[in-house]
Amino acid sequence: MKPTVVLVGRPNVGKSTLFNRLTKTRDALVADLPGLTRDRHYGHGKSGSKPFLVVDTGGFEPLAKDGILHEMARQTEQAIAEADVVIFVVDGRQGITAHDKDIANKLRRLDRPVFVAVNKTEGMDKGVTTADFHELGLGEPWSISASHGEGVRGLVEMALEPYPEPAEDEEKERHPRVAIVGRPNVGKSTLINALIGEERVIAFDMPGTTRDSIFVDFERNGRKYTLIDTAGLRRKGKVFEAIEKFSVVKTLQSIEDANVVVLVLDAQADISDQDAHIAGFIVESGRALVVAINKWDGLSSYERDQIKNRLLSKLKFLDFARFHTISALKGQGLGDLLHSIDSAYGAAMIKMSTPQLTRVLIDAVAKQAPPRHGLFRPKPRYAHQGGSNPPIVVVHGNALDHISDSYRRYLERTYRDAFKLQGTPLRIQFNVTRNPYADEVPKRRLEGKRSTFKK
Ligand SMILES: Nc1nc2c(ncn2[C@@H]2O[C@H](COP(=O)(O)OP(=O)(O)OP(=O)(O)O)[C@@H](O)[C@H]2O)c(=O)[nH]1
Ligand SMILES: Nc1nc2c(ncn2[C@@H]2O[C@H](COP(=O)(O)OP(=O)(O)OP(=O)(O)O)[C@@H](O)[C@H]2O)c(=O)[nH]1
Repeated sequence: MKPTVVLVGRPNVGKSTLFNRLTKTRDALVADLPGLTRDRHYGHGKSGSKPFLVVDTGGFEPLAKDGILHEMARQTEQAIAEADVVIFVVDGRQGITAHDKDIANKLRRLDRPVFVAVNKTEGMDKGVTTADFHELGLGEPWSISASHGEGVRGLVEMALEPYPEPAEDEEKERHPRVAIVGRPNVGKSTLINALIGEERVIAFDMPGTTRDSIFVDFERNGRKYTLIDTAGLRRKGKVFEAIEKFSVVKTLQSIEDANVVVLVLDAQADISDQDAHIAGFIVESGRALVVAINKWDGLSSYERDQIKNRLLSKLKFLDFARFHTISALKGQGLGDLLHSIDSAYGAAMIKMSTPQLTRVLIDAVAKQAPPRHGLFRPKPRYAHQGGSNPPIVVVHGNALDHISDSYRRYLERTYRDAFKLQGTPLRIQFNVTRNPYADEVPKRRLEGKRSTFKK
């Protein structure tokens, strides 16, 4: 399971700047889709080959008893309770403040590692800037500059040192690992119970993790599935006991652990921001997806039509997935749902050979060549598969950094149709290593133009 790094600190010390720096590599991979809601407080980072989750907290007011500040503090406490590592950001230019000391008092009582990041120290003497902050009693302070990227990599490497490199377990299992996610009260537990019912075979703690992530195997119609039971992902802290029933971190972790995610929506309630945020997390993760519109029982056909239209228009960015209407309570629609889980899993794990991918590419280019960009004419030549879950198609050729977004989408659609990839996102990457000959043509053309000016 991915470790979770939580950023805390008083306002204006640079938490958002640090968050952006930690998460930006992953961000670049995900296209902005119309309607997609991004939650800027949760993100994915990578340190070497180790992936991690980052949570930015709004602010920390340990003394506020009510109002918005209290609410923010409550959310921060929740995030800290779920943290594996806390990074406490302070302002190296301003020096230590009373507020910093309050936060430190609280953090010192935590039963997990806390790193003090002394920010905004670019161009300053490291020894001098950090000296002050030893007083916080949280170990050796780290001097960083979030905006210049100084010291950040080392800090994160240090913070994640106890966590193992991710295991290559892709090939081991031949059946889908499924996460059932959704906001509170949509019917997740009811669905889980309907699926595993009496067939609850084994529940075990995954070895090597500090948390109890519960994986439950079950069989339906002769097919095996492993369900990630998010209720098992709850953990108590010594200081911050109050863990909410719904947790974004828990949701993110179960999405990451899954091959296929079932997003459960409540047909009898409107789509909320929370639904849209969860949907956004799934798209960013690249996991395969099946949407289950639950509580379909007891609705008139007029209501059903209305709901379907509304959902489809609000969740357009999920159009790569199949939508199912179900009733978890009455056990209706579950067979079809499982069927879509199987096919989404198959699509996510597909193996596409280089000749197959290249043939599709060449046909696509013959039908519609990428538009010229200024002096550059992008020329895709061949493609290979760069990964699974989500499938990644890596396209090679010349001047591919000049391919437009709409042409990328054209290729995506073409590959999706050719390989019948329903239920999984598909990523197209362009290999942009420079070919020395690729620049030759534009250069000569430039010279040609210059000579006409001379006349
Ligand atoms: N000089 C310098 N300025 C920085 C650095 N990191 C952040 N800042 C600036 O500090 C200010 C606050 O940064 P934010 O990232 O918004 O701080 P925050 O802690 O998220 O603030 P809140 O959202 O209020 O909690 C901005 O003006 C940043 O440009 C840094 O490494 N060096
Ligand atoms: N009418 C109807 N009610 C349902 C259906 N599925 C669940 N419910 C009801 O919705 C309520 C919430 O169901 P839960 O399964 O506890 O929902 P949950 O998503 O697990 O909720 P949290 O544990 O709060 O995250 C319960 O009262 C269920 O009986 C359904 O298909 N139809």
